[in-house]
Amino acid sequence: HEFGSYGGRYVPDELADVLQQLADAYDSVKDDADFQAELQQLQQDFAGRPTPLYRADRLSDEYGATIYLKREDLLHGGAHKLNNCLGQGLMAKHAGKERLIAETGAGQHGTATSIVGALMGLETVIYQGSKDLERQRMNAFRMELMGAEVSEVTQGGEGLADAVDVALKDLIENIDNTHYLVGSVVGPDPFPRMVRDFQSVIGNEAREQILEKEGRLPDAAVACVGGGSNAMGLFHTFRDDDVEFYGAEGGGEGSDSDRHAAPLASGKEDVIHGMRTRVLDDDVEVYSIAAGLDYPGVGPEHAMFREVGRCEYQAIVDEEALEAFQDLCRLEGIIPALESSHGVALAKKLAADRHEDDVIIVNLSGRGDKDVDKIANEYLSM
Ligand SMILES: CC/C=C(/N=C/c1c(COP(=O)(O)O)cnc(C)c1O)C(=O)O
Repeated sequence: HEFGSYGGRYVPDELADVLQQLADAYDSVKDDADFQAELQQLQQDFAGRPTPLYRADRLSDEYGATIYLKREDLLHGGAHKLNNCLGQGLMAKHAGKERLIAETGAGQHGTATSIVGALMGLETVIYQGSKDLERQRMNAFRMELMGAEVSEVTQGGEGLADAVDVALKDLIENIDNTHYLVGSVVGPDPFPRMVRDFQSVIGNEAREQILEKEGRLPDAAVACVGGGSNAMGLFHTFRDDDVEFYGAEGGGEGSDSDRHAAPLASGKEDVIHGMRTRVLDDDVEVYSIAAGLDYPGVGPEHAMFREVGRCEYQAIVDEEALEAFQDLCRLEGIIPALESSHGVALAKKLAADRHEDDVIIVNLSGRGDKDVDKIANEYLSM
């Protein structure tokens, strides 16, 4: 396995061949100058890269450290998800696939997959649990406006994990003309390493930007962790440097409660969705206020980072995320996604114990447009 005892490819025989083909294709595009040039042109002219690395002065004064936000909320579509979708979409197109399928929870990955489907002329079907379809309704409209079919998943817990199960079944049935565009650093090999690499544009830019602005590397890098792709995208470039990593999981009602989504802070080792990784304990119901964190597993590379102590993972509960959400709105005029708010909340906790000149980069993985209706009506009773 690439990630110690984690990762691997635990799939039925029908998928083994297509995954090996995908791994071979990925290994060749990694060094294909034409592919990389085509991807970079889309990143710049279509997605709007590079995204800013913004020094949040009022947030820094309030929190007590020097906080930079990596602005993936400004990427086309409103979240980091498009970085991965452009890469996998190009691969699917070059492989002659006619159809894209994907899972979605927050609807950001579904939106990004739909954007790429429209851009590249590929039929697109997005699987989304009923619960998430309801709480991220705006994104369902965006997907349909771009020509995608949003297929409601009513089995199991009607959540993200159930959407993955249905998407995997679709892939097996439509293996010849369909690419399953996995939305995070999860699933069987090659997805965890391929998605990490497509997201590593985030960290590569942040490294250049922080050296230009501060003349040195950051003391810490912080990101929320659902499947773990925006975090690995920021961390990867710094993995051999003296930069501390912190991952904020969806703590839901508390990692010691029976309703959370923090398998790294409080879980066990198991196989799920084709990968050996960490999952929630059996008596825990998967839950987070943030639909994009509401997943019972996590990327295998994070399970390894936790095991070797390369990253510290903390469960951020709903209330902490809502506090940070409001801080950013009022101190910086930036409305973050509920998922990203977990990363800001973790930075708040870290900054309180650090020197004001300590430099912390927080990955602002997405914008909160999808969440404002529910937050205003249900959580803040505005
Ligand atoms: C692939 C399922 C996850 C979704 N979103 C996850 C998400 C996440 C968590 O996903 P990762 O970066 O992969 O941990 C963070 N920030 C935003 C804005 C997100 O939307 C989605 O369906 O949109």
